[in-house]
Formats: sequence, C-alpha cells, structure tokens
Amino acid sequence: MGLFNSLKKIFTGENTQPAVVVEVLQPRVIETVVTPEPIIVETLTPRPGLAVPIELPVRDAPVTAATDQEATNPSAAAEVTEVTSATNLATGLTKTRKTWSQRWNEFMANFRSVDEDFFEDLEETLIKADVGAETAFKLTEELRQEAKLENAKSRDEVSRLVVEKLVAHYQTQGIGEDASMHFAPAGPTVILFVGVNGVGKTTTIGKLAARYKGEGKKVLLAAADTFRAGATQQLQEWGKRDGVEVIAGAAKADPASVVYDGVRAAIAQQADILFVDTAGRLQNNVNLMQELEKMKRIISRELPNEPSEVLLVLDATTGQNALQQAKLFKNSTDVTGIVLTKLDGTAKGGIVLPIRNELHLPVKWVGLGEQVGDLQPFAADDFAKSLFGDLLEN
Ligand SMILES: Nc1nc2c(ncn2[C@@H]2O[C@H](COP(=O)(O)OP(=O)(O)OP(=O)(O)O)[C@@H](O)[C@H]2O)c(=O)[nH]1
Repeated sequence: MGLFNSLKKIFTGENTQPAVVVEVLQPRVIETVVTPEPIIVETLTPRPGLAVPIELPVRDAPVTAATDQEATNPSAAAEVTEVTSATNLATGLTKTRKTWSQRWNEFMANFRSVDEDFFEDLEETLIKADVGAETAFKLTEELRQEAKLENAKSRDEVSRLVVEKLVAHYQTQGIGEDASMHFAPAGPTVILFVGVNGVGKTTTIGKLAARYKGEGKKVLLAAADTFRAGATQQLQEWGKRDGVEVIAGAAKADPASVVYDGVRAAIAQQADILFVDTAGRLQNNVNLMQELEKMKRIISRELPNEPSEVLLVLDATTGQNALQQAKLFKNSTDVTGIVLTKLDGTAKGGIVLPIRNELHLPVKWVGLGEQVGDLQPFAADDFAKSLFGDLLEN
C-alpha cells in the first residue's frame, strides 16, 4: 500500500488495521527539552488467511504473450483457453532423438567385434545418453547375455539387439505404476505442484487448467507462492488466459492460509479441481518442506476423503540433476507423480528411464514447449517410438 493510500485510510477512518504507537527514544547527547510527539505508524502486516482479490496489470505474459486486445478485453483473453498448436511428442523430442541417433551411429561406426570392449563402450554411451548409471549397467548386463544367446556377431545384428532392448525398456519399465490422475467422484480434487525454482510449475498449471477446463471440469487455481514477488501475478495471468479464477493471498501471507482459502472456495463453488502453485523450494530446506507438510495437512483436514496429488515438476534440461532432485523430494514428501518439462529444449529426454526405473515414480505429464497446448500425458510406448524412431527405421 502506498504512503498516500495509507494516510488517506487513516484520515478517512477506513483503516481497519490495528495501529501501533511507537515511542521515539532520544539519545542522551541531545540537550533540547522539547519532548517529541509520539509517531503513529500504521501496521502493514497482512492478515494471514485472508484471500484478497488482486487487480493485476497485464504484462510480461510468461508463455503465450497476451495481445493488446487481450490486455484490455479479458473476454478476448479467455478465448485463448482453447488448447491450440500442441507440439506432439515426436516434434518435442526432436533434439533428444537426433542426439541419440548421432551418438549411436558414432558408436557403431567404431564397431569391431562383440567383445568386452564393446560392452564397456556401450555402457559409457548409455550413461552419456542419460539413462542413468544403474540402468546402463543393468541394460549392458542383459545385452551381454542376449548377444551370447542369439549369437549376434555382425554390426547390424548387435545394433538391432541393443535398439530393441532400449525400446522395450522405455516401453515396459513403469508398468504397474499408476500414471493416471486421480479425481474424486464428487467434490474437489486438490493437486499440489512442487519443485525447485523455475522448473515450470506455474506454466504446467496454466496448461493443465486449460486442458481440464476444456474437458468441462470446473477448475480453480490457488497462488500459494506468496514468497516470490511476481509469482501470484504470473498465475493470475494464466488464470485470465484460461478463464479460471485464482485464489490469492496478500504478499508474504502464510501459503497454508492461501491453500485453506482455495480449498474452501473449491468446496463452496463445487469445483472439480484445485491446482495449487507453491514456491520453488529445495528439498533440503527444512522450513520450506515443513511448510509443504502444513499445506498437505490442511488439504487432508478439509477434504479427508478425497484423493489429492502432489506432482513434482522436474526440468528435463537439467538431466541427472533432475534425477537427484526427484530422489530427495521423494524421500521427504509423498510425491504421487512427475511432470517432466522442457523436453523440447533438451537432448536429455533419456532421463525418463531412470526416473521410472530407479525411483519408481510415474511420469504423468511431459512438457514440450511454452504454449498452452504443449503438454502431453506420458505414454511409454509413444515415448519410446518417438525417441528411437530414427534408429528403428535404420
Ligand atoms: N521450452 C519450454 N519451456 C517451458 C516449459 N515449461 C515451462 N517453461 C518455461 O520455463 C520458465 C519457468 O517456468 P515457470 O512456470 O515460471 O516455473 P516455476 O517452477 O513456476 O518457477 P518459480 O515460480 O520460480 O518456482 C518459463 O519461461 C516457462 O515458459 C516447457 O515444457 N518447455
């Protein structure tokens, strides 16, 4: 609140905040006998738990930039809800696929014979392709046995064997894990998004809100990242674009209070889904992890019988680092699924395998770009085909 508004509220008696009287202490060296008047300072502490409507200027739209028309005409922005120009998996995975092919062709160009050197080099190539050390070791071991069994000796035979094995691993690992989203038959389902800074939590919420709204569900968003200046505004912009309401708190309000307001609003409005955007947090920050637990307690207290999800958002461009984050988050909170973002901007798409193979966490969604339609439900079979398409054709 600006100084002018603060003074105006004091003079017009609108101020509902309690006033604090601050006594100004005088240093001893001052010899004047004039006793200073006490200064009345308005307390600016926000009341936690109070959801306040926030009027936001439209600026710096994070993803599909709003046009001038949208900025002045909210209904024009709402029309953009329609999920258009979706990047498909094959296009989104272009970089990963090309890098895989290139590495594989380079590797096979040096092929001499199926011996121990070959398997050692293969293991190294797989590690470089982000399948994870544990998985690379396991795959190589299996291939050693299969090459023997099938008596594969020529370059083509071995290449086919390895590629088929890789495809099978990408297709089958994770079976038995539940990659679907769980919704309450009646009443709201709360979906909490967690992850480190900048991984794409807000963007994913914006994309999912549009998708589910398009399917006829009533969606609400809660801006529980009250920590980063601009985070609420970013979600508000998505809310405007998607035509869904955003429940927000005052700056620095307790995030749990925003979650509470969001859940109450979702119940009152008979919403189907409440997406909760949380502040970027490191899994080893004890305070922030406790804050997360508090949010979860509120959700299960207010909606004890409804399913809720905690989706961990990981940035695929960070490769092995993303895997590390997932391990640590999994140890400190109940993650129900993974959203792997920015697959379009990386050659590290192979990371899907160790996430499922070593962590046994289902990848539920993959982010393939910044546009509203650039999000796909993860399907192992399609993923494997998109990833190894070039190699399968050879
Ligand atoms: N290329 C690409 N960019 C993405 C994708 N998802 C998100 N981004 C971009 O990544 C940047 C960060 O996204 P945000 O949604 O703000 O990330 P966040 O996790 O909410 O960030 P914090 O609020 O700081 O924790 C933005 O520029 C997004 O447009 C994706 O799938 N592909």
